[in-house]
Amino acid sequence: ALFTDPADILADKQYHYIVVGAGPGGSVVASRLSEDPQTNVLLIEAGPSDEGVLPIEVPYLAYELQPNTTHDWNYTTTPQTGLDGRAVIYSRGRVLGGSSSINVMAYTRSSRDDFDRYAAVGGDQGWSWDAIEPYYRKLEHLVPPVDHHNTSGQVEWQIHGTRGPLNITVANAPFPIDSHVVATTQELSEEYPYNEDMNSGYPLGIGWAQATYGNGIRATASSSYIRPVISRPNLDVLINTITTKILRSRHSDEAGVPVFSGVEVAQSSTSPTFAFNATKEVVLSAGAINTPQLLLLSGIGPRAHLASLGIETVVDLPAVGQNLADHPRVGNQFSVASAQDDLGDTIGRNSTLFDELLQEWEEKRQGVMANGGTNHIGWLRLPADDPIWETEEDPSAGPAAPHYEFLFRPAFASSIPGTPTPATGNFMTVLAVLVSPTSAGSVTLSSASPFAPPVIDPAFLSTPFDVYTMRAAIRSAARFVLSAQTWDGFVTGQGAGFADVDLNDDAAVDKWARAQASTIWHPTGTARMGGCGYVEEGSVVDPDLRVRGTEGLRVVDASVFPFIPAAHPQAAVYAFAERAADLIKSGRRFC
Ligand SMILES: Cc1cc2nc3c(=O)[nH]c(=O)nc-3n(C[C@H](O)[C@H](O)[C@H](O)COP(=O)(O)OP(=O)(O)OC[C@H]3O[C@@H](n4cnc5c(N)ncnc54)[C@H](O)[C@@H]3O)c2cc1C
Repeated sequence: ALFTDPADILADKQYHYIVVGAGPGGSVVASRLSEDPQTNVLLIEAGPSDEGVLPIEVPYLAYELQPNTTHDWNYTTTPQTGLDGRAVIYSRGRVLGGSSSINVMAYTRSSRDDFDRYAAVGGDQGWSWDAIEPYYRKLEHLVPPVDHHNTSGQVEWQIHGTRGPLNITVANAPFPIDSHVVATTQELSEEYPYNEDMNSGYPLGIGWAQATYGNGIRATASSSYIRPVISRPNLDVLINTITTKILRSRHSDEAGVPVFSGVEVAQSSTSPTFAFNATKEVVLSAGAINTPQLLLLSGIGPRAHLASLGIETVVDLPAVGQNLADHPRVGNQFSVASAQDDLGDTIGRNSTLFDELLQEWEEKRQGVMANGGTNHIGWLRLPADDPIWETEEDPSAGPAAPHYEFLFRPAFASSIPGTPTPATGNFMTVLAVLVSPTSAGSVTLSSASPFAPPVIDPAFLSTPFDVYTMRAAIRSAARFVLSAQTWDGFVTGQGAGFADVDLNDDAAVDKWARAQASTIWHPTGTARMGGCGYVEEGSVVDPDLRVRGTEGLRVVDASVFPFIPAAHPQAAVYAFAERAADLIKSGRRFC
């Protein structure tokens, strides 16, 4: 059942599991655990219901969901030294479905090497690509695009699941740039090879994007895992309610380890608090920003930081909130000769056209509104003989993993939220994203109040490798568009703010990167997984995702990745959560 007020839940209600946060991590766990009718589950979400919210349903309207909306936590980072002291708007979903309800829907599974490195770090082959790949098939429902075009050569159907809860599909509305992107992969095939399906474990190259929508409607952790099962008598979903603390039971276990067995919640800083009890476990799935915040508020984290805020240390775990990794992105614009080839700005500048397209979506669930904003994605590596390797070790997970990414947009797109589209001119954009960053940031508390925003420092572009690779990625984006003949006459040159950047001048490219970089919303690593004996090396959870030094407490969300996936991470979070649910059900103790 759905509850909007904790006062409506009977005070003596017994739960086996309490799951905090209804994003991909928490929704999968709550849904799978409640498959057993004997298991009572409470899922607590800070935000409201996602039901009936038009921009959540209409794929093309994804960019209306952030920043500064009621479905966003509306965070901001600390001033970033690597970005000339600029603070960055830092959106996180605050709604049923979590960030999957406000994200831009790219569905990318990561490389085989990413998962094999997780398995190596955890010492548990269960996190390897070969072991996780069946979970991808289990969670996916690959559906045909709504325009029924022939998808051969665009997606490998046989490597995907077709019966899982989460709809995914390939782009279902053609963009004017599509044929040129594909033609470039033929013309410059050595540097930019075509990849028929980037979700095979081998993502390198350029290919058609897959995304979390289907039949014209966005698919989220809520629409796929929670709403279809919300009538289960053993699943309670409590929305509009913030978990303020994880509660310790009065007794430690026989070995003196603190036992966590419940949560404290409140609807606002002025409303009454309530406590709920879990007889088996509390599962934290509040995401890579709020999970470490909750651990710290509950006395689990670096002792000195906790002491500075007057919080009693229950478990001294130095890595809580550390190792924040994220992917910085820079939008690089190009001028396009013809207005009709600038699809996004044509729609943005013509409200009649916008209304017609929305009506087409309302009537038929088809057309541009049934599509996301990106039809092609590229995953690329610095060359093997790049001079950077004389001074730097390769931070990627292995030869199948990329260092940087391209996202192609048929519009003016800025990486600085809120930047207005120029009043005149026609554009396309190649976003360059650094997906193998070595910068490591942190999430800490600003106050002992659970209602105060945490201090978020992703430390963007703070290492020589990151600055170098972002520079290489921006130059590569320009090479893709300006050196392939297919774009002759279509593109007239660098455009908008990017027009003034002298690509031959390292300092000029770096200046552009530092001025334009912002998050592509992929924070991970703040409660990272380590192997059985690795506490001293700075992990927070063990290979079962149990919080070290505690009983009854687990983390299942993007915080646990020991290294940031070199991909858009939602797919990996869904897959990790599917396996975590099996681990919880089995009661396994790996260490
Ligand atoms: C704007 C945006 C665009 C993105 N685009 C993509 C994309 O295209 N492709 C992709 O793969 N990934 C994308 N991502 C990232 C992806 O959505 C996340 O990696 C993924 O959702 C993480 O899942 P999670 O379960 O770890 O956390 P989240 O999805 O963030 O869910 C955490 C949930 O916990 C709730 N919560 C937090 N604190 C509390 C508390 N104290 N009490 C109760 N509830 C709480 C939150 O409100 C939220 O609902 C994007 C993210 C954003 C914000």
